[in-house]
Amino acid sequence: MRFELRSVTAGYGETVALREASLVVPSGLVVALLGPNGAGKTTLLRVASGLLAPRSGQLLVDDRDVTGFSSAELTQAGLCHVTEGRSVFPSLTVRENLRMFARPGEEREALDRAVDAFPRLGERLSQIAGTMSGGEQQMLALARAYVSRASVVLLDEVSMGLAPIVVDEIFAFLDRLVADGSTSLLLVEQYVTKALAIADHVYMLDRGRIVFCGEPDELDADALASSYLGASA
Ligand SMILES: Nc1ncnc2c1ncn2[C@@H]1O[C@H](COP(=O)(O)OP(=O)(O)OP(=O)(O)O)[C@@H](O)[C@H]1O
Repeated sequence: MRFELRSVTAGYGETVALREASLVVPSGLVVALLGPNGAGKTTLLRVASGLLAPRSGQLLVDDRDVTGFSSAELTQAGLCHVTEGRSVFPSLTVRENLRMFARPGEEREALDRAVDAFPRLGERLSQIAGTMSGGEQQMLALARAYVSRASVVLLDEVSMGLAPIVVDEIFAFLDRLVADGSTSLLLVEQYVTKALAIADHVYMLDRGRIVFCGEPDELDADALASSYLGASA
């Protein structure tokens, strides 16, 4: 599934956080979205998943205009948005969460697939999700993208605040998620080097505008470093 934002402007009250931003997530590819703090990365993902209505511009799924679709309708169309906020049902068990994420009739298979991708979840199927560690909850949130067979997965800083070993597990999972070519990713990530290593295309946002679009090896290392002063790679 090809996903596109075309000349999108969006914001909050007086604040314009995104200005005529255009971005394409081609079918089966990984797109990294970079930019300094406050550049508008989260805003772009919120518009992409229907959480924030654009003031102008269009959202397209396989060239079909889906502007104005609710987040539920975009989920139905194949989008899955995973945020740093660990989007799981905290009072349900891991097993119940996975069943909720599965497509109807695929509950059993969904459980097996999730456990295969994240063995740690398999050890905790009966645990209440809200009592798991941050890393485990994030794995469960990511498993949602996998078991729901989403076509486009939007990932907002999913490795934020996690231990390095968990971050490695998450990146190994992302490799797996895109391996068969049926899923594409739009990735906002503080681990820029890791993100660029799996990205096919990269966009850079600065103060709400797309200032670079190309392949990772075309990125000017100095520009990258100066826009990410202090960020860990
Ligand atoms: N709910 C809100 N109300 C008002 N302004 C907001 C809101 N959310 C974000 N903004 C503003 O919109 C701009 C873009 O914010 P956004 O969170 O999209 O940036 P970001 O690139 O994701 O930043 P970071 O890397 O720090 O997470 C910022 O100036 C921010 O202060």
